Amino acid sequence: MKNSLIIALDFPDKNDVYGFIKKFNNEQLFVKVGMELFYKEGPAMVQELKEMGHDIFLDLKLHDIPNTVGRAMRNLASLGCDLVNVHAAGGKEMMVAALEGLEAGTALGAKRPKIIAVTQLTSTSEEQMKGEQLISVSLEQSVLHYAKVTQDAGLDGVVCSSNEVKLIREQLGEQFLTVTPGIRMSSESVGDQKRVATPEFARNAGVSMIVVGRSITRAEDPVLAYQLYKNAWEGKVYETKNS
Ligand SMILES: O=C(O)c1cc(=O)[nH]c(=O)n1[C@@H]1O[C@H](COP(=O)(O)O)[C@@H](O)[C@H]1O
Repeated sequence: MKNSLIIALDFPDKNDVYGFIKKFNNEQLFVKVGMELFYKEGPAMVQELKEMGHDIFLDLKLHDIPNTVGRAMRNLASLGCDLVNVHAAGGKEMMVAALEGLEAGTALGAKRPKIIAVTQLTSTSEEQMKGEQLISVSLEQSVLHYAKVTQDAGLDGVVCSSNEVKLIREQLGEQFLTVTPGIRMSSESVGDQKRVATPEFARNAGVSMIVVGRSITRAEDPVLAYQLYKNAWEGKVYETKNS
């Protein structure tokens, strides 16, 4: 699982997903099923992708009272995905309930999916965080704080931007997973993302897994785009600028 490049399957429905996946000629991928696809196709989509041999990050970002999140996680555990997530802002008690629900829902002898918490979305800038969430510390400190609460709750890691990973590594150790979206080549437009980095910057920062969406799924040649990102992530080509 570590060192993976996760492709965000942000498509409207399964026809688009299968059209996309077909281009990869049976290559085993690590894919992310998010809200757009899951709300249309439901759990069957996850099971079908799993049967095709792909690893799955089910990104539903649960954020509710502990009882609700715990019971929802129990159901998600039965889908056989590899990675799930919650919002750290839901609090330690909610995250503990999520982990307990996941453990309770994992079939005997099966591997519990890894569970990570979103700290500050990569679409959030420090200015927005201070103005809208009334958090007065720096964005990096806020992410680190959420990461500490997440680790205290017993979760496996966090979602953050590549910019905060060095600090998280230093303070929370090498085993704690860091999953980073907001990945762009320096020549690309950032779109709605605010805290972005190149694959090479992510690798040098010690990121565990990167998430890449539109740069691959909307590329003219998605397989070529995937290969370019993968090569940069694995250090086979050089993209130096952190945009
Ligand atoms: O949890 C996530 O995956 C996530 C967290 C976050 O802070 N930022 C973020 O962009 N994501 C997801 O990562 C993907 C990024 O997509 P692109 O910006 O198209 O590469 C999207 O599917 C987002 O839902």
